[in-house]
Amino acid sequence: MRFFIKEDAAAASAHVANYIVDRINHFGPTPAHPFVLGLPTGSTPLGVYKALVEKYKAGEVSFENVVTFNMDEYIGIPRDHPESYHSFMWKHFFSHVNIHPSNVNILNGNAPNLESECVQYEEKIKSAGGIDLFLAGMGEDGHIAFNEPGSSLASRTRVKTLAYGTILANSRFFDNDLDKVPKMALTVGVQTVLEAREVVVMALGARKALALQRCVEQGVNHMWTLSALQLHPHSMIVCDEDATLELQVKTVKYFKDIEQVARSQGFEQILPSKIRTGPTKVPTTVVTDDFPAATIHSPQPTTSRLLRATPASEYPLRSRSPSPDCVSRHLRTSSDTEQTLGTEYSVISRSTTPDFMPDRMASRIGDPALLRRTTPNPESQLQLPIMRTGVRV
Ligand SMILES: N[C@@H]1[C@@H](O)[C@H](O)[C@@H](COP(=O)(O)O)O[C@@H]1O
Repeated sequence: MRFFIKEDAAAASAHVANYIVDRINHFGPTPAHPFVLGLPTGSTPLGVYKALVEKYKAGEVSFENVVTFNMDEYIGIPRDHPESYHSFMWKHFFSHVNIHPSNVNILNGNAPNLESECVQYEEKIKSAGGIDLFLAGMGEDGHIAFNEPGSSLASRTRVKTLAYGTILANSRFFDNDLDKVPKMALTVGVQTVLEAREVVVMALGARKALALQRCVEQGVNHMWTLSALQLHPHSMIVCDEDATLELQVKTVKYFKDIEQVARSQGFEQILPSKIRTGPTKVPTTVVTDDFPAATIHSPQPTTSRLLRATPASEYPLRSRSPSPDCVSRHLRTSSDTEQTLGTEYSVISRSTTPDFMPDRMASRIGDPALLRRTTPNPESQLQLPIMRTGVRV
């Protein structure tokens, strides 16, 4: 789990917005292979949406080939109700960027058959190729989306009754009138979120402190459903200082230290490029002396350069012609490595490591006698003469 503690909400929001822009741009989405983004509502992501809109207007990112799936929606309020999540998303984000309305997916809380709406939503996610990055907030009771305490950690998109605490918390959007707050919602399940290739969770303010503590410092528990994030291979939490109030000092220090060390070494924790890039991109390694500006995905040329040099090869094949200068020059990602998605990652032609081959030391010695077993087995041991020392030979 990557865990970034930022000074305040603005810094945390800027970090997440930069990260999302970086992810989309590295992915290089196309109509055939769009970037699939899972999105939350609530007050927490507002700063991120604002920053994303600004970045779009500044030409730093395009949502042309981005497909979105929202986490949840209330049941029983009209779609154009000012507090519906449809209204929220269009008001704060979608209507300000170049996303195609047909690429926006939000659960319909007024569907005639809510169960089949949920099943179809899961299908839609699947047919979009799965979610590349799921952004999430968290409830004060540690819920993710509307997966209230006690939700199955294997849950999928479904109808959910809201907890009293959530109804109370959300009443601030409904004139503080509990009667006006919907009591049920459609929500993606914990498992739906965990199946995203990456999950980024934000926690802002002291009212999230207890939930954050439970989810980070304690075990996976269905009473704090966000804690399931501990099971995700590529999860990230970004919070402000206030949200850390319930964490142990050593936890805060530990994660801050990691971030500081990573920065001083010139890189931030990096995702495998299999996840980082779209299927049409072919990230490979070439030798070069110039460096692009460092970003979250592009570590600086210090000790991390070799990390960058290995483009997502979980199982790289070793070269048969190692070159000694391969570690002495800068490396960057380019398009001439033999790497395709869907096939094994292949060759980094300048690897200095030898081929992996099963080996037997004895086969190197050459004396056939030594290839035979020299240590007696227990049966033959019994038949051997006993030396004076009492040791069988
Ligand atoms: N379903 C949403 C969650 O997705 C969100 O994380 C939570 C927190 O809201 P806020 O960010 O306003 O604290 O509110 C609701 O419960």
